[in-house]
Amino acid sequence: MDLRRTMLFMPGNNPGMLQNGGVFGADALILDLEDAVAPQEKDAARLLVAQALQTVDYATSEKVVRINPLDTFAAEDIKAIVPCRPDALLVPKVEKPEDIIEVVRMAAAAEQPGQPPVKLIALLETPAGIAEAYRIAKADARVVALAFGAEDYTAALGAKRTKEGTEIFSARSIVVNSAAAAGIQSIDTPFTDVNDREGLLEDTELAKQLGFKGKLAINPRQIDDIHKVFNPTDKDIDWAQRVIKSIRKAEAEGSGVASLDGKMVDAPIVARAERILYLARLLGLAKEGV
Ligand SMILES: CC(C)(COP(=O)(O)OP(=O)(O)OC[C@H]1O[C@@H](n2cnc3c(N)ncnc32)[C@H](O)[C@@H]1OP(=O)(O)O)[C@@H](O)C(=O)NCCC(=O)NCCSC(=O)C[C@@](O)(CC(=O)O)C(=O)O
Ligand SMILES: [Mg+2]
Repeated sequence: MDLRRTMLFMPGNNPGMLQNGGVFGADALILDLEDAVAPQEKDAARLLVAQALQTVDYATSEKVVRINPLDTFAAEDIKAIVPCRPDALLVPKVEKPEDIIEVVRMAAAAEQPGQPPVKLIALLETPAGIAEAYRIAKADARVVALAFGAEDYTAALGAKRTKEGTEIFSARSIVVNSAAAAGIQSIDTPFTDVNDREGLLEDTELAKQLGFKGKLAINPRQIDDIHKVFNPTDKDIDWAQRVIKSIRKAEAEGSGVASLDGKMVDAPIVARAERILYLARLLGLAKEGV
């Protein structure tokens, strides 16, 4: 499984930001050709992003390019960008499975012989996209995650955007549930006030609580705080280890249910503990014996 706790947007027309992306430690970097780039700069940004993909060392970060929507410059973007071997494309304003199928067709045509298939992440940010979330998630095996964009979504709804996010609660839940049902990841909307650290932590906690596996970011200062929320704590790891020990003991005694600190431990609790330990191992946080 690829870690996507953080996916940092970098405007595709900003050479300085594109150049420095490798030093931030984000799990993924999104080189943006869509909303961060003004219409008159689209051609120049496409060239810059293609060059960055081929020349900049992005260390261990996944290289993702946000293309433009299908009804604008997606075809030009895919043709120029896919041969430069991004790991994935972030496809904005996806509204139906056919949108994904169309991107797959164009991406496959642009791939060079021997090139691994480019993955797709569908950005759901319209009411139609949310209504079709599960079918979009299942549209093609290249789709590895659903991401949620709250600013475009609430603008389309005509809803008032609030810090608490009441207006996006059901859409967030639909995205998480649809992705989980399709066996792929869900990535939450960015927190747009880069100076409100406390707000970012609260919003990320809420996203994690809802089941998101990561969060879009717009500024490098947001990365460590988002990682902190998604990383298992020492307390989580200790609990998970004790869960596994207790269930192993119960199983040895012929039972599928154990008790830990007065609470029942059964299959779903064990699955949660295993996920924590898996993440801890992946992040190098596991203690000896994990
Ligand atoms: C927010 C702000 C202006 C703050 O500026 P500030 O100047 O206060 O930042 P500072 O922290 O002071 O910068 C300190 C140093 O970090 C460098 N630095 C900053 N940001 C960096 C970065 N991202 N990548 C690399 N480097 C970076 C900077 O160059 C400086 O470097 P240096 O000069 O060398 O010291 C800036 O971050 C920024 O532009 N972010 C990207 C915004 C963007 O991409 N938006 C579009 C994508 S979202 C979207 O589309 C979502 C959605 O789809 C979803 C929906 O629908 O809801 C939609 O539609 O909304
Ligand atoms: Mg958007």
